[in-house]
Amino acid sequence: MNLKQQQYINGEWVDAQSGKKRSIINPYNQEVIAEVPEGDEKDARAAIAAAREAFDEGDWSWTPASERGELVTKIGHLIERDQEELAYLESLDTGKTMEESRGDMEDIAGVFRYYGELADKEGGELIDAPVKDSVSKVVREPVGVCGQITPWNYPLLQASWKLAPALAAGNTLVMKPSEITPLTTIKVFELMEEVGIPAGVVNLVLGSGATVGAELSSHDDVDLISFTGGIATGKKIMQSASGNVKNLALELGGKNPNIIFADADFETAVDQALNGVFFHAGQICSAGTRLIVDEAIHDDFVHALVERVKNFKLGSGFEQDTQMGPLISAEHLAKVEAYVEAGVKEGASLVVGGRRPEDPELQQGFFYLPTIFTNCTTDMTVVQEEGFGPVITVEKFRSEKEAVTLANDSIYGLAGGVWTMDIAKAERCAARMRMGTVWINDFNLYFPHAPWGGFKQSGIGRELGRPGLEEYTETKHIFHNLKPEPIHWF
Ligand SMILES: NC(=O)c1ccc[n+]([C@@H]2O[C@H](COP(=O)([O-])OP(=O)(O)OC[C@H]3O[C@@H](n4cnc5c(N)ncnc54)[C@H](O)[C@@H]3O)[C@@H](O)[C@H]2O)c1
Ligand SMILES: C[N+](C)(C)CC=O
Repeated sequence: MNLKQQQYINGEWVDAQSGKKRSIINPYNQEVIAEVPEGDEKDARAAIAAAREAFDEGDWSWTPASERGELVTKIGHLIERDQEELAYLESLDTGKTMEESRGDMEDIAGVFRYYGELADKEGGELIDAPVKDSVSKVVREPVGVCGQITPWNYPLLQASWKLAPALAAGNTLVMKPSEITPLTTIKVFELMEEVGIPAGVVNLVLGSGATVGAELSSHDDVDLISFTGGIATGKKIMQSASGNVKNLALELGGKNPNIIFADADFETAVDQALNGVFFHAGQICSAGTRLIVDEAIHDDFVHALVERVKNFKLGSGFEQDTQMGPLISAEHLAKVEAYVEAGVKEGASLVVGGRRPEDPELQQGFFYLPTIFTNCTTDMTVVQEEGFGPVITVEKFRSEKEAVTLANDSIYGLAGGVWTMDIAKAERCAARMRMGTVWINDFNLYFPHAPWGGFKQSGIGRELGRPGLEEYTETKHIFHNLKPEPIHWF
């Protein structure tokens, strides 16, 4: 493999100080695909010190935003140049199909281009102060040293949403990718070195959440922590970040409702409902795993879903006709199995799937069949908790009000969809759905220009769009009295 299997700290490629290594496993066949350093708190502290020095003593945050933007844009160009290699590494590491990985790489290049171009467009503003002979200006400055922690399901995509705006805004950073899927993140650090990001500005530490992640989220020299992952980890990070009152951005999970009205375009809604869940085997924060279907079409809709699901082709992400790859790990497969068992125990009707496939070719991988539950109610675990696997739950509704009430009955508020030909009804529902993103007659679409993030326990803050850059800035007001005089109060 043409990849530096090392950490990147202060402009140097290094092993873990302990010398320990971790094997990276292909989820399709459990083969070892790489051996990478298993960093720990010591490596994290070295990286934080490098990022601190680069921020406090270096030129990066004082470099004109247009120059920083050019470098960020160049990273995007190199991602385009190396798209095939990056997509290969992503599919090898996560099991997703090459088609999905190629799509991710196009999105990622677009994110770097977007923030590269935005870097010098947020120069601040003059305020018309209510004070004679004064200048009052609001400027945006980098936050400082950023800790960035990413999950395994979209390794490089989630990293790009953090790296590109942090750099464009003039911060320095330490990134920790998921310990099980570090390969494309390592590659992008090679690309950042190639474009000439100065030493110490970007640092990569590999290792577990309990060691490296915990150090990043608690260390006093880290000014901001940006985390994408599960709610339980997010809550821990929030607590550790309170020590020095870090800026905090949390992108957490979802159990996302997809409302299908009887007047929706039936074929399109069926097709996109399947895509909204089974893409990447349901391992997507915004997967539309909670279908809420109009009673009038419920039975036909479920029938159409089941007929399609039966023909899904599971297999290697490198085979042309594969539609769904494996789950990420044995541990995650066991979680999905337990989740489905809970659904059965709680009385949901299992209409398809609910087990591992029997195909001999799939026995070495962490595969699980696409699964559909009907007769679901809001009190069930499978309706309330994120399963992060290829599992749909279907609930029925009788009125618009009931559909929205069901959709909002959740601790999550990441994303949701509504399908109808009635424009006013669609807008009413979208306005009442308590989620960071609502799609009307679409699902799971995201792009760099529009903010992404969650209501309720799905998170704090936004990535992408202008808000995604603002996360990485502090706002400063500078007031200049042009005619200072004594006040004679004291
Ligand atoms: N909202 C979004 O945009 C979004 C996007 C992708 C994934 N997700 C969510 O991510 C979750 C799946 O990812 P996961 O299983 O990797 O999540 P996770 O919370 O287990 O791990 C995410 C990252 O946090 C690290 N970590 C674990 N414990 C830590 C600790 N105590 N301190 C600091 N860091 C720690 C892990 O090593 C990993 O790098 C799902 O819940 C999914 O919905 C959300
Ligand atoms: C944010 N997204 C949809 C790219 C990946 C969520 O897991």
